[in-house]
Amino acid sequence: EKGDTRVPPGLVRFELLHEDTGTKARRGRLHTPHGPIETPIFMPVGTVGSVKGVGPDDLVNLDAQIILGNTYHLMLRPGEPLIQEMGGLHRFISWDRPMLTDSGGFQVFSLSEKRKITEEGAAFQSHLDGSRHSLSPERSIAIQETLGADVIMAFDECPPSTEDRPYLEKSLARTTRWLHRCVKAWSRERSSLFGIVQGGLHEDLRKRHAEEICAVDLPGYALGGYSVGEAPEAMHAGVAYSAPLLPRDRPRYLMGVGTPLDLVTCVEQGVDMFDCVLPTRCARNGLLFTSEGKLVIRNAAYAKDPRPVDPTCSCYTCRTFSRAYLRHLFAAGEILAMRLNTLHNLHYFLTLMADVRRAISEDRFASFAKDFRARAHAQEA
Ligand SMILES: CO[C@@H]1O[C@H](CNc2nc3cc4c(=O)[nH]c(N)nc4cc3[nH]2)[C@@H](O)[C@H]1O
Ligand SMILES: [Zn+2]
Repeated sequence: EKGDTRVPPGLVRFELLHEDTGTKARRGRLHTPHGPIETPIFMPVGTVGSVKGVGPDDLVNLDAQIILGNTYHLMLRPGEPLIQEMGGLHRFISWDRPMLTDSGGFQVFSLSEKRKITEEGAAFQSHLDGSRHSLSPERSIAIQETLGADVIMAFDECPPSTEDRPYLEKSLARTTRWLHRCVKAWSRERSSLFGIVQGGLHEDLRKRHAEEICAVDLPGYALGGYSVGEAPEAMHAGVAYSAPLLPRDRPRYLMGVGTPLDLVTCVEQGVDMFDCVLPTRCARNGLLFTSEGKLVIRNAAYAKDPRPVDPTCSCYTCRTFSRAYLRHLFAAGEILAMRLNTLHNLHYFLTLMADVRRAISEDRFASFAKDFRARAHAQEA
């Protein structure tokens, strides 16, 4: 039995501002207790309570509106009891804008050792020290509400993409049962629970699971099970089919996605929210995103290059430093290289989404997406 699932006031509320004419893109505003989020939005990932290499002041300067935290990482270190004692996650990390936490299921399977999944939940050993832990729908919701994120995610299983259909069908049914347990455990006080739809690349399973998950009235819904190694075209086709299955008047969140081309393409399919480690992780590996394509800063060609990473970019890194200097820092393993590269890549992703929002508002997103895709393909060629 599902119990009362009406979304009480005071939680996040999605305002659909404009629907594009030529595509399924939407412009929206997600009202949260920590302020509004303009959608479509890219959310920087702050796995253990920090977006690696930059501080909350940098994120505010970059106009990041919401960042992500991870239940799996934070429960292992420093542990949610300590964060609770320090006043909750926002206070602990000095971030007073919106936050979203993932529920831990995905990370259990992508990071921990010796994990075992049962109807109850997941038992696993920490990738840090091998200590034993467990997560269940109830425990994941309790931890996330203790952390105090504005948006919390249902505890789901993201089935390995190598699993066969029978396994997938059993997993979907269990994830649906787990969602009902999450709803029961959810206090509906400060955090808003989003459901997660699975189904791999099978359209019939996506449709069935979307019906089951969206039968529960929630403030928002996510597409899980993508960006797990499938080909980009397969992910784009899957999202094109699955995104419109989610309610029109609720935010649609595509988890773990993606490249700049993924973002533009999936906005076109009707997705409103994205998160990905790409800009921050690539920055630390010296891979920089520019309007002319990707730039590998350690390339010898840049040894005496006085130009900024991207002459069209207005970020601090591009306004202040040359490619030659950034290459030197990276080669020397300087900590400053991490910071400057991350500032630039986050600026690129966040500015791209600001351009996307403007194009939708001005009803020219179809041509924006077409031009962006043409340029991206020309650069890949
Ligand atoms: C391919 O890059 C790797 O993969 C991650 C991005 N891809 C991704 N797919 C996800 C799916 C889910 C899901 O189904 N459920 C829940 N709860 N969270 C999820 C989080 C996800 N993140 C990066 O972290 C990177 O390591
Ligand atoms: Zn820049």
